Amino acid sequence: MAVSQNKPLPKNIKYGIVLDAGSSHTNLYVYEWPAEKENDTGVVHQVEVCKVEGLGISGYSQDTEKAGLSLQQCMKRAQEVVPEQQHGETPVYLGATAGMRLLSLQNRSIADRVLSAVEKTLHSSPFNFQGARVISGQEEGAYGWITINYLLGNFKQPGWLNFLPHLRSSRGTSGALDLGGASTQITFVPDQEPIESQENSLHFRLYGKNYNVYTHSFLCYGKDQALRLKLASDLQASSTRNGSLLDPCFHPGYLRIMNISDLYTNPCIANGEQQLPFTQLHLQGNGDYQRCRTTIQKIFNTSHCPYSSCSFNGIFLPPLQGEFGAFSAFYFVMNFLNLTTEKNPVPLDKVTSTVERFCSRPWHEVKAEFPKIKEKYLSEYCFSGTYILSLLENGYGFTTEKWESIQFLGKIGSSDAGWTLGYMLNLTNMIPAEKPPTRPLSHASYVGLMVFCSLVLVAVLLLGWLTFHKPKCLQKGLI
Ligand SMILES: Nc1ccn([C@@H]2O[C@H](COP(=O)(O)OP(=O)(O)OP(=O)(O)O)[C@@H](O)[C@H]2O)c(=O)n1
Ligand SMILES: [Ca+2]
Repeated sequence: MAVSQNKPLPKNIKYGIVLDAGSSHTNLYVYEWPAEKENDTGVVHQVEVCKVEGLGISGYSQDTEKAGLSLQQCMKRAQEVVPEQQHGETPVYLGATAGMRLLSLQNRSIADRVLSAVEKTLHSSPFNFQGARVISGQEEGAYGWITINYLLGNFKQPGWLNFLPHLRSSRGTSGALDLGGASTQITFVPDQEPIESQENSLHFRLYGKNYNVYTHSFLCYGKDQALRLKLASDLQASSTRNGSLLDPCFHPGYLRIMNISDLYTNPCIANGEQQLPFTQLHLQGNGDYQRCRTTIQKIFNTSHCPYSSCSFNGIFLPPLQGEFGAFSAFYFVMNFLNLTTEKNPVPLDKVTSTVERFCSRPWHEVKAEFPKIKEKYLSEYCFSGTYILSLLENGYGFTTEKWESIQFLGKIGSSDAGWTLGYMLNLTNMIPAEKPPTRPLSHASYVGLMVFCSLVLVAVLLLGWLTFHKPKCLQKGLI
């Protein structure tokens, strides 16, 4: 057999693929890690993100086959990123979130058809397809929390801490705040124990440590659905006869026409379609932050709480604790408003005044300044900024002081903050319950420490000797 020379040894790298089928769009992520370090913490990182063109998969309820076809381009991209000889061993997972949760509630069989269509595409790829499913809000919260703490290195115990067992558990974790189009999640380790409601309580054992985690996912409180909730509530409160509505959450001069039937076609709007004398809604912006905040406030029901403390809608929320990482739309919006670049965190009063100023700007001026930003995104940053402030301040109780503990983050290193990495780490068993056995110190560190201790000892002895047996030449100055 001929031996081929000059060929570099193949790197021992493994790959994994996760598709995040969100309500507004789908992203495909490719992760890689060194095969021999699989169980270490912080070794998996993102090498590719591919944004699927078109709608989120739940948006193809009228033509379910298209949900599958829409993924083809990004699956091709993944085949270029992962070396061909490893395609067969590379797992692919698809997790769908709140858009599909809503579609399942609305029409189970259509939701199943959408999932079958995406399964068909993923099965026909050369990768090792592991399944496509709708993940629960609890899972979404939990995996987002695992992702950011894994990437921030919070599960890692520095080697030298092993000498000091009482310090080993002192390292904190960071809470996770995720804002999507259709749902929003809050997840953190509270001080208060036990967690008062079962459905908000998670228990993990990771790298030899126990974590009691609080999580809640608010379906319908992602930014797109929250806007619908607000519009439905505005409509109910108004006496418009022709469907014209002044909206303080849009810029002055902005006009949007919506079909009433589109507004009422999902389970978020509880009352269903009312008998309205018009079929279209004409929204006219007037860019008034304070009024916008007041109208948003109405979608948070704080009238009842069956626990010691609540966020809103009677949902348990323990006192906020520790640092928080806020990602996805929390980040997109704050980043657009330039509130993540300078000293982060930006104080709450500055965030408020920035949103207030932005909302009051005429639409034609905003459009001229940001011609490259999609109109759908751009027109909603005023609403979204105000919604984020309402949700965090009034919904969760982030006061001026607590606001400083929120870090808005898009990426950590090369990896996007989101639930996908945590999902893959869990499904590939890459997070061990127990700490992998490691030597407390490497040989080099051990030798270094010994040399350092010896030097300190010599210095102490020398000092002692000099103090008690001072040579005559040095005693002179003392007389
Ligand atoms: N540069 C961007 C990108 C997205 N968005 C908006 O941010 C929201 C949330 O986006 P994302 O976090 O991607 O939500 P999904 O994952 O699609 O929704 P969900 O998690 O609820 O299923 C959407 O309204 C989207 O229009 C934005 O304003 N600016
Ligand atoms: Ca999402």
